[in-house]
Amino acid sequence: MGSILVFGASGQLGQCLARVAQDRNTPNLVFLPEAQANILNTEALAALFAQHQPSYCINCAAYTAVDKAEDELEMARKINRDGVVNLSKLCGEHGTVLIQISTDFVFAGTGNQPLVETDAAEPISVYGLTKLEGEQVIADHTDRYFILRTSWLYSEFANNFVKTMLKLGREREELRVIWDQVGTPTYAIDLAGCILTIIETQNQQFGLYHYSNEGLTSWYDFAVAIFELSQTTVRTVPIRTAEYPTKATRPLYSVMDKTKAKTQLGVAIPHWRASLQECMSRLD
Ligand SMILES: NC(=O)C1=CN([C@@H]2O[C@H](COP(=O)(O)OP(=O)(O)OC[C@H]3O[C@@H](n4cnc5c(N)ncnc54)[C@H](OP(=O)(O)O)[C@@H]3O)[C@@H](O)[C@H]2O)C=CC1
Ligand SMILES: Cc1cn([C@H]2C[C@H](O)[C@@H](COP(=O)(O)OP(=O)(O)O[C@H]3O[C@@H](C)C(=O)[C@@H](O)[C@H]3O)O2)c(=O)[nH]c1=O
Repeated sequence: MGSILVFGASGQLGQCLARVAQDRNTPNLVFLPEAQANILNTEALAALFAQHQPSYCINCAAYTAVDKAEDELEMARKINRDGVVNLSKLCGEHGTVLIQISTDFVFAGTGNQPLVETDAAEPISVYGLTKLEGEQVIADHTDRYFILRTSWLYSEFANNFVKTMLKLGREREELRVIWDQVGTPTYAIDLAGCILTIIETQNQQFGLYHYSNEGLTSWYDFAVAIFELSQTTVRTVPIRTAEYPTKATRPLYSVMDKTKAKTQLGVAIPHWRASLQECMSRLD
């Protein structure tokens, strides 16, 4: 197999990929942080593809500041849509398989049934909209792609809800956390494992997939589980979305059905609580 280019390598998922690849002895990964490979710099990207002739391109680069994006549509769109155009074009030209990561925030979240890949995506935030646009541009340039929609990513790396809760739990006596937004946390290490499985098995069942951990929860219940596992004593108060105003509107229900990933990608998916426990043991 040729090389595997990883864009956005210094972000959360990029770092998880590095750890899992090391654990599994996966060869040929080339980790490219933004400073080395900006996905908006078409000349630099073309040179990288010419140099490496990659078999796979994993795009972990994204604009992920959900609230900030409401004021920065142009920048979010550049990174989340135009950056994906740049990578898809080169993948098409070089016969490279593109693995793009997307989000549950492409959904409006007004339903109450687990979402499947064919359900209508109707984003309610700038971040969700630009990530959906990024999904939609790919097929214009290549048909050899996987889009993995995931949700509520956390890990021992970079910034995420688990690390924020642990920090605030140490600093404050009371935390107010939303309980009417329901979804599924995903340990980014598990997602990294899924990505490497696609590559190792040379899976050719291209297309759109949902991937999160199993089960569902609210941000409040997730916070309570984090505090239980870390034995943090902090009063945790369930509040409704309206009591926690944010710039961006978030989906109220974004639980995704993973049947397609489990059957066509052949991945076993752990329950969110088991994976949270695993992550917490690594944070100690
Ligand atoms: N985090 C989450 O909860 C979820 C994330 N996702 C998706 O998963 C993927 C990975 O997310 P995650 O690792 O958590 O996000 P991070 O924000 O941790 O990582 C994104 C990385 O992309 C880099 N980046 C930004 N702009 C560019 C650019 N122009 N060229 C190259 N690199 C760039 C960032 O660099 P810098 O930090 O220097 O800006 C950062 O290192 C993304 O596609 C995201 O949309 C999906 C669902 C949930
Ligand atoms: C810090 C905090 C957050 N919250 C709420 C706000 C929000 O609804 C929820 C999560 O907040 P965060 O800002 O940590 O997470 P947020 O940036 O909304 O997370 C999203 O990120 C993008 C990138 C995705 O793709 C999504 O899948 C999702 O993971 O918790 C509280 O209720 N109380 C608190 O003290």
